[in-house]
Amino acid sequence: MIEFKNVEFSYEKGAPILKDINLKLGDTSEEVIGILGPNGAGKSTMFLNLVGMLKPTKGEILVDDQPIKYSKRGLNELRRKIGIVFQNSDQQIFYSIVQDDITFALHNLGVEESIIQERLQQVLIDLDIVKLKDRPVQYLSGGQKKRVAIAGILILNSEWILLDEPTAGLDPDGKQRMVKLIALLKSKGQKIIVSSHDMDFMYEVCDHFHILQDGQIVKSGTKDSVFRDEGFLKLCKLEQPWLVRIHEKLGLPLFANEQEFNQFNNLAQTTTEK
Ligand SMILES: Nc1ncnc2c1ncn2[C@@H]1O[C@H](COP(=O)(O)OP(=O)(O)OP(=O)(O)O)[C@@H](O)[C@H]1O
Repeated sequence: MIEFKNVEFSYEKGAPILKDINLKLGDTSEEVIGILGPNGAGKSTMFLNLVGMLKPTKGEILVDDQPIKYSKRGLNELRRKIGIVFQNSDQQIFYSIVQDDITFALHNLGVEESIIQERLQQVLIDLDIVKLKDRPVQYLSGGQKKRVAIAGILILNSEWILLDEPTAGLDPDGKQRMVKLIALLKSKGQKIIVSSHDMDFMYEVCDHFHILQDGQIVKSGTKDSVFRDEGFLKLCKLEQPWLVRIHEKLGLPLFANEQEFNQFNNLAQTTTEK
């Protein structure tokens, strides 16, 4: 469980970017958590505070009931629990060959080579980058680099993964791959927090949401409570997902997932047949 307690953060004195954030993340019903917010709302700043790269100017962040410790040892422990994939993949790719880059952190930790190779094979398959294994990173496309960056975090087997704007710069195929990847990770029990203002994508992949507006959490909840109020979303400089707009237009309930839709559809068919 992650808890933000009265967290404030300022880059410059007297100009807080995060303002009194109180949040609990990781209830059992929350598998993929979405942080929604327009450009500049403070999403990346929040993530950087969560992984200890920035320290709250007020308040504290607790992980499994323990306040984050900012000593070298404390941060190493935190890194084992929470991994972050940055918006810009170049920020976290350091080695020139794909497999070297993915495995370097495990090599640094002194993990046994057979375990490294086993985990490497798994992430290469999960990310669909088996064929890229020996390729130089500099010749990869943006979408391929993104998958390599994610592989380098996934291989660490951390309990939480933070994905900061994971669809930024991706084409429709890249976005669809990201949707499938998140579904795969979710099915494996990976805890994920995603930040984005790509509302259609977030609607598809997340099941619990927090809206961050101008450094404050202004709304939290499930699809039904967060996406229905178009006026409120507009005030937050966010768009209603197109699927929600269609539902509203047709007067249909908002289905949280395919399973709920199928149940509704079966019921409707049974009623028509009668
Ligand atoms: N290193 C920094 N120094 C000073 N101000 C910063 C720094 N990094 C970010 N900011 C400011 O903090 C505010 C929040 O930025 P942040 O990147 O956290 O927002 P975001 O919601 O992630 O936006 P985006 O969707 O554009 O990535 C912005 O006004 C930004 O200009």
